[in-house]
Amino acid sequence: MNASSSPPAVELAGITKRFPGVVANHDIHLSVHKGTVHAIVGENGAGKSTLMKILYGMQKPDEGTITVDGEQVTLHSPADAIARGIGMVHQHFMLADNLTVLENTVLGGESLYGIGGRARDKIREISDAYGLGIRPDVLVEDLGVADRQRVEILKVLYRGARTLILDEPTAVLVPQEVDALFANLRELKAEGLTVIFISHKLGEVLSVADEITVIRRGTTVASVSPDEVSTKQLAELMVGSELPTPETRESTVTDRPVLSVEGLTVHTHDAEHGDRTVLDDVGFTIHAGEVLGLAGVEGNGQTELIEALIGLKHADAGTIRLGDEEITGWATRRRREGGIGYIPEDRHRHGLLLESPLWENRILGHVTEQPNSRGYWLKPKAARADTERIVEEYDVRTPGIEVTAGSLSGGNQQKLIVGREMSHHPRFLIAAHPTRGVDVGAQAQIWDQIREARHEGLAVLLISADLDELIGLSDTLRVMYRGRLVADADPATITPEELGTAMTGAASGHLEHEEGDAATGSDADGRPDAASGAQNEENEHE
Ligand SMILES: Nc1ncnc2c1ncn2[C@@H]1O[C@H](COP(=O)(O)OP(=O)(O)OP(=O)(O)O)[C@@H](O)[C@H]1O
Repeated sequence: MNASSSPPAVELAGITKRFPGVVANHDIHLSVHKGTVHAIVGENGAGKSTLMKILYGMQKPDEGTITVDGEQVTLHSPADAIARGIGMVHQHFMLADNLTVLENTVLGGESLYGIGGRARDKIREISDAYGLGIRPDVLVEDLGVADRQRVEILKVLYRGARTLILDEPTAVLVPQEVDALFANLRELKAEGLTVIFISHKLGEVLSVADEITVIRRGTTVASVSPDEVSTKQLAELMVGSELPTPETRESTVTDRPVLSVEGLTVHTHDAEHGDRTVLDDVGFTIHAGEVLGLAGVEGNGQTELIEALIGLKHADAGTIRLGDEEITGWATRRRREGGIGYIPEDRHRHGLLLESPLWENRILGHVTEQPNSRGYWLKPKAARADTERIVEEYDVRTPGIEVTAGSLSGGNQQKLIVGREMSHHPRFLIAAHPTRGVDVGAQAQIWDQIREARHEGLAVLLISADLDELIGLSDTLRVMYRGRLVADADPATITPEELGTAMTGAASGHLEHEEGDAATGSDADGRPDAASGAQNEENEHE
């Protein structure tokens, strides 16, 4: 499969990149063979994104060379990289919802006028060649997450990419969608294309990669083939030491309600869709010591539920109670002060001030609850000291607390937010994708922190696209579909595949684990499985 006689698709030699106080990449060597899937793994802050940004022309290396198809190149911009056949699919999709696939694909490239027919044919051709199943004239807003990702891949292929860089492509996909994506990657490979992908999900890496490069603290420490290593060995190569064994599950659920929601209904109105009910008669209770996990394909009301709970969205009907108090009409600040912690879905928009130093981010959203605070006066000294503590305790990799939050790697930004929210010992924690982009070691640590806080009575609403996390951390599981809670499941018995199927609206009521096979079915009113791009590909996972 390795086209060993031809030059590597991409070769990086002696790449070094420094930022103030940090050597993000130090003498990195990476050779990616044509027609292979090459995974890059490493702890948060190891330097993976920096390396990929260098390869995509977004950043200039201080030292080192880049060779593409045997020719040494200098990449000044992504346009240069694209001209050399290197494309990148970012983790956050960059699609205009109100435009069609065709319009999104040609956007920023050639003019739409006069080439519509040609572009349309080319999209169909690419889609057929790689089994993407994307039609040119559908609106992006009508597509589920997995299809949007395929549109991003298609866009990159349309621009002539022969090497595709995918940044954590499976973070937002349910298991069936991951299988479908991997089938697409295999098609690309079969056609001689090359895929480089960054991932923290080591099981997936082993199932799809031909070669794996491990980066630790800015340097390449190993290049291994998947049949040489287990996920545990891979994690240990990343970390450089043995991993701790995770805490075993132990129920801490009490009968003391902390958060009670009844009949919660939220309508939205916008010019495009008119009136819509985005949360429909939602009710649940979370007790002290309980983690309630909410499964759902993105866009089924989870965001609106979080916003209604934290006070960013007005409830049109229903009540929210925190302990003995009804908080439905309370402003966000009052809810925060009342003991609600919030790990937001979008850490850049709602979690951090990217231009501000870490210690200012420490008090973001908690000005009245600063360490040693009285009122609204900033207490920089106490905030700085407490930020040092969080950096230490949560292993936030940073040259110091004066650097901006925006300069931290994604996983380290997440650790800072989790540390900040847990520091206030909330009664109720809204945890949206708490370990998104976080490496395996840090994930285990965050899980332990949440489990430990449960012992002290913390109630948690956990929303996560990572079904292993939902199943592993939750005491109770509910499934959200089209703004309603449609099903519940026992995390001790349900499988990720069964949960993934229920999330597409294919099951309701109490989900029973079926021995040997994943639950299947169709929507109550016979609708096709529109929310996912799941295909019945052979499951090659272990
Ligand atoms: N623009 C920047 N300015 C300053 N420091 C930066 C910048 N970009 C990255 N760094 C630093 O370089 C190091 C490597 O970061 P990078 O984002 O490459 O890590 P990563 O391996 O992709 O991590 P993650 O898994 O968390 O995404 C980190 O210490 C980070 O703080």
